[in-house]
Amino acid sequence: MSHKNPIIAVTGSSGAGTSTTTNAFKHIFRTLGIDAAFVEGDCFHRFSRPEMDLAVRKAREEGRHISYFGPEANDFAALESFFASYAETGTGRIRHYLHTFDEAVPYNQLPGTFTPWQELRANTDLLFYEGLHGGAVTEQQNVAQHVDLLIGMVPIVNLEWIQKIIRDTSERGHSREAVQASIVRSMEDYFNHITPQFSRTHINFQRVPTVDTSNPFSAKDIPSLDESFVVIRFRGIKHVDFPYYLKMIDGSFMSRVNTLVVPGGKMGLAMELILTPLIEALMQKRRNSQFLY
Ligand SMILES: Nc1ncnc2c1ncn2[C@@H]1O[C@H](COP(=O)(O)OP(=O)(O)OP(=O)(O)O)[C@@H](O)[C@H]1O
Ligand SMILES: O=C(CO)[C@H](O)[C@H](O)COP(=O)(O)O
Repeated sequence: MSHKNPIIAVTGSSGAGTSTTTNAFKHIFRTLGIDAAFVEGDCFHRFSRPEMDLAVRKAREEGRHISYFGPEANDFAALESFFASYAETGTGRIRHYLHTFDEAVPYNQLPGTFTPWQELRANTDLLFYEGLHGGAVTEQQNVAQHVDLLIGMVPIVNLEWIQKIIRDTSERGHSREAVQASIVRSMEDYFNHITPQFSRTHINFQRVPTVDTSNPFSAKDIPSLDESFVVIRFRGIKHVDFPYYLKMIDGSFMSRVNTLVVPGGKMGLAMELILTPLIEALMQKRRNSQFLY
């Protein structure tokens, strides 16, 4: 953790909605006049799409599975040292993984490839990471230790699968069978490297649909925000102003002493009300630390 160069990470599985919720953060940064550097976790994948296809086939022949959730397909050491570098110096190197033709065409590249590594812009106020492993910890690496504010984005698993299947088939050119196979293949890494992160987060936002999602593999559309509640769980944050949130967010209630539930349509408002003061506090610590150095 660094008061000088704070890091905010939104962590979640593929299709959880980390990219979608980045917009809420962008809005808060704009309101507070914060110049944030953005990094997508996918840039720390080890393989391009053709290389990953090959690695998956090879692992299968050896009777193993590899998936985007685990350390074989992602360079946790590079992610950890990137966070350490940003925390220490406010700099580091990033690249982009280009998922779709729309993303790839401006770079004159193919989908499923990486852009070249490039230096982050200098003099940003904070780093905002969005991806799979912002709270990862293994025997060798500890990514989570560098993060000042760690947010989990966690739909219940049926909804997560619906979001992934519909997004990957409609936007990323994968077949339904291929997405289902990748969900199955990822399960062990999901248990070992994705879910444990949500016990290290400061806040989890868990979307729970109020429509039937019992067969996610036959779903035709993603339940909307108005067809959901969001369960918001706080950990290790002092002085959470629950009475204020309950007053400001129509239809909200508390289900446990550390858990607020809001109607799905109020998720954006809830994120702004909850996260704005926490981000302001990070900025205040940054200003204080600048006097010390
Ligand atoms: N709150 C939401 N309400 C409705 N749809 C949502 C919501 N959050 C995400 N989605 C939809 O779910 C799909 C996956 O979301 P998104 O692309 O943000 O996931 P992600 O976590 O960034 O995935 P990846 O890490 O694979 O890029 C998208 O189609 C998105 O529109
Ligand atoms: O979302 C993912 C991980 O977060 C993708 O599965 C990963 O980035 C690979 O992408 P693609 O399947 O488009 O090659």
